[in-house]
Amino acid sequence: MQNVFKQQLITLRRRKQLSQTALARKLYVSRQSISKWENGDAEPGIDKLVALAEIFGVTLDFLILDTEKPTDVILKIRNLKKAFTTPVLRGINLNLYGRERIALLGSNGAGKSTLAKIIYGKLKPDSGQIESFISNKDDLRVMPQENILIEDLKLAEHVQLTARLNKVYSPAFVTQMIKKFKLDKQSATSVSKLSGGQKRKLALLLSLLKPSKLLILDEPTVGMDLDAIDFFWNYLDHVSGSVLTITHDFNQIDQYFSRVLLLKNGKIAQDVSIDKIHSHNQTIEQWYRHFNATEAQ
Ligand SMILES: Nc1ncnc2c1ncn2[C@@H]1O[C@H](COP(=O)(O)OP(=O)(O)OP(=O)(O)O)[C@@H](O)[C@H]1O
Repeated sequence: MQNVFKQQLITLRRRKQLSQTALARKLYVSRQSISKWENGDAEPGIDKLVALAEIFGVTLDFLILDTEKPTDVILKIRNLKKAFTTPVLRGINLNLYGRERIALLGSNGAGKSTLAKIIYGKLKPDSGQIESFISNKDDLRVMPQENILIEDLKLAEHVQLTARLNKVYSPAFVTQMIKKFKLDKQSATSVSKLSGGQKRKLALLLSLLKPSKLLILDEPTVGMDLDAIDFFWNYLDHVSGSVLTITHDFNQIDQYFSRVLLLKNGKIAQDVSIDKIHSHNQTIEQWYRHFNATEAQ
């Protein structure tokens, strides 16, 4: 388990922004122990593994097993092509795995939303295959870029309706979620009267009512204020399934993501782990600027 565990430990600790010392304190061990675990020189006992899984909000399997083993593939995309007036996707090949945090990057018009829409079934590709190992109905949640809210409903009614449709309704749960998202003052406000940022928060809340194996977010924080953005990224950290996010919010990608995809000229030009980029002392923004500019046309 050692190689996988040490990598998971480093990734999860960084994502939580915990220093080795802070993590050691939580586990009642020395900082040197954490360092040894991360270097692969020693392994924690089962009690510490359980405590680590709890601290990071992940399962034991996730902590100690390779998530990229074939059984963990949730989606296989092969040679996917889509053209409108001109070709947009020219042959996308991609596997998505369980519990990944993926940032899908690319210039305006690169085809990110088109790819996302094909994955969640809103658009049909011209050719190519998507082999899905999850149920689109039960395991997939989406927060699209465009407003798909029902404008005539009041905010609380919308949450209740979606909770009922997802079979997770209870009055207490609905109230709690609205409060958590700091939308309680707008509970009785008609959706049509919400601000742009409040609508994005509501859309996010709706997409998170039920746990999913794959959550697709298309520019989720656009229009949100700074508090809402902070809340959003922290909340996302506690989502258990995989998250595929289209975002231009580079400050956050370094912190919350595990993998980055660069869509360019209709292909996945780069598919790299965040840790690999960091190990070259680069931020994601630096990496993106470099590869988005220099990838072959
Ligand atoms: N329904 C459509 N009909 C015609 N052209 C479309 C349609 N949807 C997207 N396109 C075109 O496909 C290309 C890719 O669009 P897409 O929205 O996927 O890009 P994107 O990478 O998500 O861009 P952005 O970062 O600006 O949101 C664009 O040139 C766009 O004009």
